[in-house]
Amino acid sequence: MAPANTLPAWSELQAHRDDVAKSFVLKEAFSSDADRFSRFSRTFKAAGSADILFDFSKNFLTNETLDLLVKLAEQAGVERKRDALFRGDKINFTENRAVFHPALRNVGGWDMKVDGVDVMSGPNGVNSVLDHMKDFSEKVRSGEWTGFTGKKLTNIVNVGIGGSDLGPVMVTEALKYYGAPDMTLHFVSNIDGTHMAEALKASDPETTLFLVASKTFTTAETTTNANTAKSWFLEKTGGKGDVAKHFVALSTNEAEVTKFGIDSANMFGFESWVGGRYSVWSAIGLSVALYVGYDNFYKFLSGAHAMDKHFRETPLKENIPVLGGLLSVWYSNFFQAQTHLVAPFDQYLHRFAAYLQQLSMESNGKGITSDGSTAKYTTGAILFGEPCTNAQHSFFQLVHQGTKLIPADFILAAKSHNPIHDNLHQKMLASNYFAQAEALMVGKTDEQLRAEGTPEDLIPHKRFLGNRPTTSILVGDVIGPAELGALIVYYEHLTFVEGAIWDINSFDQWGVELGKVLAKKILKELDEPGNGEGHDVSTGGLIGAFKQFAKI
Ligand SMILES: O=P(O)(O)OC[C@H]1O[C@@](O)(CO)[C@@H](O)[C@@H]1O
Repeated sequence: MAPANTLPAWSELQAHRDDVAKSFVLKEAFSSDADRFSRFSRTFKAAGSADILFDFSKNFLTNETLDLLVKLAEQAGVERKRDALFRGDKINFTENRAVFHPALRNVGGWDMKVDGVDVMSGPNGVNSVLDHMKDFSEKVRSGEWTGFTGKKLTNIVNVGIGGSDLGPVMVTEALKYYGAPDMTLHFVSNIDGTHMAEALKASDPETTLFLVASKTFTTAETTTNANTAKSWFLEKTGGKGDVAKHFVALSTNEAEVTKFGIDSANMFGFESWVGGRYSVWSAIGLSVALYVGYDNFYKFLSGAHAMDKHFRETPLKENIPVLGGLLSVWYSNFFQAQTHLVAPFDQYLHRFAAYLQQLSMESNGKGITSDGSTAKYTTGAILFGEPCTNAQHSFFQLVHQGTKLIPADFILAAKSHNPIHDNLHQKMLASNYFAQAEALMVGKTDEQLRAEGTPEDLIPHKRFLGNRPTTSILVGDVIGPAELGALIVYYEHLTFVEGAIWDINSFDQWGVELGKVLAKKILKELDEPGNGEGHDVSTGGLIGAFKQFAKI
């Protein structure tokens, strides 16, 4: 595939950008085009999910921009690459793997094969694992599956990191409203002993179920944390605790699971074509099914599948994830935006940006194109975010009056799960959602400031230049399992579109390896005599100081 900047549409967009950048003013675009909102909005509709309105109209978009961006997608082969993903081709070409997470939520009965083998059926197929998850989660929730002393397991400790943590955390938080009232969840990911210590402090071994979540089952943090948990459990139960009743594994690696001491009957498997950051739909999502119940987990999968269907079948210009991805490229490569802000106006989504950070930056934080050459253009943006309205009292100063262009996505559910105080809170939340996007667009002029009596010397400081783009996502009801599934998959496929245009491999993650290897080497040094010899003087000096301070 030709590098993106060699495609004809890229040069046309460059020329177009110069025009847009010189003269395009968002608020003027609205005053001159009464249809702008309808022209640049798209509504996602699917059975079993509320409508989701995606308002792209407050972006630097003209009809010509949209046409040229769609042309870029065509020339970059976005549709061809998308079809390859859904066909099970080995598009993760550095690991020679398919990228088949849509199969995990294939509730629509699509024919999905890898190497000619149906991945849905068979003893280790997707549907068999889902049946196992259903059976197990229902037994735990009903008390049929108990601990070694016969007590119901109501304290769940998920031990995993990265995609084996961020998805389960984000989804169980987002769907807390549906969570079992008698169930407590702990997510232990960090190797920092504090993480496990705090969880164990709050746990009773008789009522605790440990989920050891690790695709590879070789991740140092997770295997160490899991072994610590197992030692704690056996010690606390005087060796009487039955590991088989209190530990299950979520992994692709049966050999390592068995070596750890978990029976394969208590393993929920998945395949290597599931990327960690794309795995919450798999066995990794067991904590979700345990917490909100399998029926809600299935709805979550269904909403995700509906967005897959939209992405797979919708023409580019109407294709919502495609439009989101094209806007990312437009701002990154033609306006030099370095970041992407995702601010949900929803407290249940308080870990949504953290989840998207791995999805986006572990996928597209790459600088090498498919032919092995160095990309001649910028690729993955720095995704960040916090829920609003908190973010407004944290970093929105920079978003409004800083020197950086920060494309922002705002998300709101039209209805709250908690319409307290006669729904006053939801109305205030919504008013901020609308106001922030409007303020970023219209700004505040010197004339307006003067009319308010602002002293001349303060005017420059109180001026809002405005003309800052946002995408507003409005869910037509509460955000339930199906709507959450669809929202996540919107960002999964937006990320896919970015990578397809940049011609990078969005599905490997070699960048996480070097640090792991060096840490393993230094770990040994901490137990050996010496003060960091063999390192640069900074690393060596730090190791020496650490040993001194820690009296190692
Ligand atoms: O699930 P596991 O195999 O323990 O990997 C955990 C995480 O580690 C990585 O950094 C890969 O090493 C992420 O891609 C992954 O989600």
